[in-house]
Amino acid sequence: MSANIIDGKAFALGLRERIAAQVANFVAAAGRKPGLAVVLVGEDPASAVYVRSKGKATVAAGMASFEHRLPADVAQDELLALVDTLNADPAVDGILVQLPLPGHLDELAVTTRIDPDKDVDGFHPVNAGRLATGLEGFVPCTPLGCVMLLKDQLGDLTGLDAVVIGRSNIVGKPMAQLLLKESCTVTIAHSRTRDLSSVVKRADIVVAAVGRAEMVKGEWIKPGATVIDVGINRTATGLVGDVDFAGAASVAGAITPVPGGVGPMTIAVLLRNTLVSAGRREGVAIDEVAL
Ligand SMILES: Nc1nc(=O)c2c([nH]1)NC[C@@H]1CN(c3ccc(C(=O)N[C@@H](CCC(=O)O)C(=O)O)cc3)C=[N+]21
Repeated sequence: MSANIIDGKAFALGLRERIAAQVANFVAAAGRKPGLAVVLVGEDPASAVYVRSKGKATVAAGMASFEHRLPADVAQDELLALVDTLNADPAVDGILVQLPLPGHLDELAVTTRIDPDKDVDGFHPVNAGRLATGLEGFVPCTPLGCVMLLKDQLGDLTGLDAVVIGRSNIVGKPMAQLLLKESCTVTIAHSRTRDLSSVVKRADIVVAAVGRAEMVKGEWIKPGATVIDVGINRTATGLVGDVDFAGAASVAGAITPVPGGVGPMTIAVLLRNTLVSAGRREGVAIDEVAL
């Protein structure tokens, strides 16, 4: 058996086209573009690449992109003051502070300073609480993109056994909440899980978000399962995910590649969240079902 390779790049491009169409409607109704502000602290080359591609995708969708670059040694107060300015700016619908921040800065203090209603990353504890309790808010981009790929692949997810490997606040925990909302039976596995291979073997859906290159082996996968690989690990041989792709692809029903799987979805969903924010702030209806 050979798995269907889930083309996240193509799906993300389609989503970006649907977003662009609704951005045009928003501009006609509100008389301004949706605006996304991205803050980059320091000069980490990988972060700079992500920030550049976010800015390009934002403009390509017809939105306004505001980039703010601060030196690596910026004081915490100065960064918080910039967040305050963006919170108060009516042209800004979404604020993203690129993580990780340099060690002297308090990520939680920065994340919680962002207005929850402009928090298009969905990292604010208010948005985590809204997701957990079923209230309207913002959902982190990567897990939401994963669910979109899963529903496109499988249709209704009701009753499926889903195993999420990883318990981070930005992927593992919100991923589990979203799968629960889709009526999956959800298990969260992590570094202290006993007999991980047996836990994974039960799963119809495996989401790997551990940050360890190729740690999920092909023999762990139930034949026909759907495998979503959130990992992006830079190795000597290039970019690899958290899943042994060749091994897993020989048993899975479907699998996301790295690159070209989950990564492009993260940026597309960021644009989606920014459009949704703009619609809420201006009272302009956004057809979220069509996105
Ligand atoms: N506040 C905040 N929000 C984020 O969403 C956020 C962040 N900080 N810090 C860094 C991570 C990482 N991230 C990615 C986005 C796109 C790709 C992506 O498009 N990847 C492509 C290309 C990969 C490559 O060639 O490097 C792919 O997987 O095909 C990957 C990773 C967003 N992040």
